Amino acid sequence: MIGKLNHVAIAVPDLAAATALYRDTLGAKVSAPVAQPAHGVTVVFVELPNTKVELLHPMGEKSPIAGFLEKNPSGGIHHICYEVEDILAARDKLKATGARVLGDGEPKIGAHDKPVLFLHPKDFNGTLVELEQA
Ligand SMILES: CC[C@@H](C(=O)O)C(=O)SCCNC(=O)CCNC(=O)[C@H](O)C(C)(C)COP(=O)(O)OP(=O)(O)OC[C@H]1O[C@@H](n2cnc3c(N)ncnc32)[C@H](O)[C@@H]1OP(=O)(O)O
Ligand SMILES: [Co+2]
Repeated sequence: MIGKLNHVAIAVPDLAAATALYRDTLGAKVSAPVAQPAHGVTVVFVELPNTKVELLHPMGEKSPIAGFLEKNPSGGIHHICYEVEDILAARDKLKATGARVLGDGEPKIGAHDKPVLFLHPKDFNGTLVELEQA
């Protein structure tokens, strides 16, 4: 069911510092910060030849990454995103296995203007999984 690795997301306490680290120290191509109010985060995309890294910083009072950064003040790998051909079919198949789909279970439009869903980390070996329609 899952296809390409679309991105690995890293929650960071200082977005400017993390961007400089990837751009200046690691020599990667990075985007300008992009606000994603519907997701409660600001994102910087790091473009790699075979995938992307998403640097995430909390936006607003109710950011879903606030708790994670409280527990991991230096930041850390927050989620991985796999592409799927049909996100509703993938969701329904996973729900039938007992996997918990987060939020109201309906896809939202994600950072790449495609529908995304999140799966509970406790159902996937302690890793928060994002699915993005290819
Ligand atoms: C930019 C848009 C989009 C894209 O297109 O790429 C994005 O990526 S948006 C990214 C941010 N959005 C989300 O993360 C949405 C889904 N997340 C959530 O709904 C919540 O963050 C969560 C996963 C339900 C966690 O909620 P929280 O309140 O922070 O924690 P809990 O107390 O409920 O945690 C329960 C349990 O799970 C552990 N946990 C929490 N977050 C993670 C994580 N990222 N990776 C691994 N494990 C995680 C947490 O430690 C708790 O464990 P125990 O302490 O053992 O109970
Ligand atoms: Co993501």
